[in-house]
Amino acid sequence: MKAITLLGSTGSIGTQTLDIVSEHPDKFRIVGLAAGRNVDLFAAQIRQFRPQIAAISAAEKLPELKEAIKDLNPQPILLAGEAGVIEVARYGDAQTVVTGIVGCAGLLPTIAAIEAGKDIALANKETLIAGAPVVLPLVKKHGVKLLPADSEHSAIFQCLQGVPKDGLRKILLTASGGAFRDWPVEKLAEVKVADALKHPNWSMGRKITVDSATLMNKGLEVIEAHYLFGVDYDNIEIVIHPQSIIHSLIELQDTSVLAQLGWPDMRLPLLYALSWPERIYTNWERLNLVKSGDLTFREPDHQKYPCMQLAYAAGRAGGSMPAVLNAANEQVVALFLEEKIQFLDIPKCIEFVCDRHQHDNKQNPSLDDILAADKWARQEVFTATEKLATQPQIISVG
Ligand SMILES: NC(=O)c1ccc[n+]([C@@H]2O[C@H](COP(=O)([O-])OP(=O)(O)OC[C@H]3O[C@@H](n4cnc5c(N)ncnc54)[C@H](OP(=O)(O)O)[C@@H]3O)[C@@H](O)[C@H]2O)c1
Ligand SMILES: C[C@](O)(CO)[C@H](O)COP(=O)(O)O
Ligand SMILES: [Mn+2]
Repeated sequence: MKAITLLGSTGSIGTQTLDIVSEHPDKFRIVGLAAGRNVDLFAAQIRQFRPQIAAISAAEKLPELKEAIKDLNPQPILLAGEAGVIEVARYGDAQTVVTGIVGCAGLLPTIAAIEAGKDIALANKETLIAGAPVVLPLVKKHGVKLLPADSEHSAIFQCLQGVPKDGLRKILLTASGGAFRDWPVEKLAEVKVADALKHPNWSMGRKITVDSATLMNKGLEVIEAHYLFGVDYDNIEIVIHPQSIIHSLIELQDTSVLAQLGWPDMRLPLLYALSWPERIYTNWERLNLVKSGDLTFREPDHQKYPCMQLAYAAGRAGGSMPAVLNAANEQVVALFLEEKIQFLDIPKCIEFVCDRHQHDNKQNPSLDDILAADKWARQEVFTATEKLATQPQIISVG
């Protein structure tokens, strides 16, 4: 039985992971849980899965959480704040930590888990995009596994099983095209938050759903693939595949192409990150290619979606630039979700911030360098929004 700690248990990734644990109580058990601020759901999860340790990031919610589970016996170790989440990440005999926290908030807990010798089922892509210069050496030093849970990177990982190291030529990342894939570009000026949250194929958290709509999610995934699989940016391509049935493909040196297919259901990549190298029987709906209909493909539109090229440029720049891109994106998406900026301002602000980091980009950054770059980028977004308000021509993307 595999012992698991789950970070971000109350979110989309977290609840789907707990669905898997519920379905396979003979295969998985929960050691620790961590959440942000959803006390009611978190209390219910603690009651159901009885972790040894639990932490809620929002410290002010701890009294409410204690009250909600005061009848449990035995009581879990209950902690709060970022330090509490980090303690959960490193705690006990968990073999695998599932990283379902959204954003770079997942970086320090993930590092703690790695340093405690735990394998990582990586859903939180921001951790790797921002922190790879520190995370990857730690993974190697501590001899832990970094198992992709993101659907595309799971597909690539699945296709790579049995492929010799020098056998891989290209990675083909599929993209649904997001909420506006069928909107004319001139209509993007009218986008509302509710429009951006209507993903055509997947049900996910708010931030990643907006990232799918800007195609920044795919840009981030290009960087994620580079770090996970060591492939040059010139050999990572994006293809729009509206049906999200093919979850990505690899092209081999002999031109053979391998793909992984399935319904758009995150439980499958999550399950494989937990069961690898084994395969576990499920009674989930099997793929029916006749029922799934036509599988179509088209080129990505880089004029309509500049975020992809911003991500390629940041990835190629390396150093602390991916951390700056990621933090700027997290900040502008938060402002967009608060209706403080427009959808089309998102790439403009990100480009402004990345341009301002070029001369300060630190190669081989330390953890402190990455955290400083993250903090600086979030602040610099506000400089960008001020420029947008007063001198919109200053910022032009594409
Ligand atoms: N959703 C997907 O299908 C999917 C697919 C691939 C990759 N991912 C990646 O997985 C990660 C999570 O995505 P999601 O869609 O599950 O997001 P989500 O639904 O917004 O859930 C985020 C989770 O993180 C928790 N959280 C937020 N800030 C925290 C903090 N400072 N400390 C501890 N916990 C915190 C939230 O807690 P509360 O809700 O209690 O506040 C929630 O449990 C992201 O990095 C995303 O890119 C998601
Ligand atoms: C589910 C998913 O893996 C989240 O990263 C997928 O990538 C989302 O779809 P899209 O292709 O980015 O729109
Ligand atoms: Mn993905």
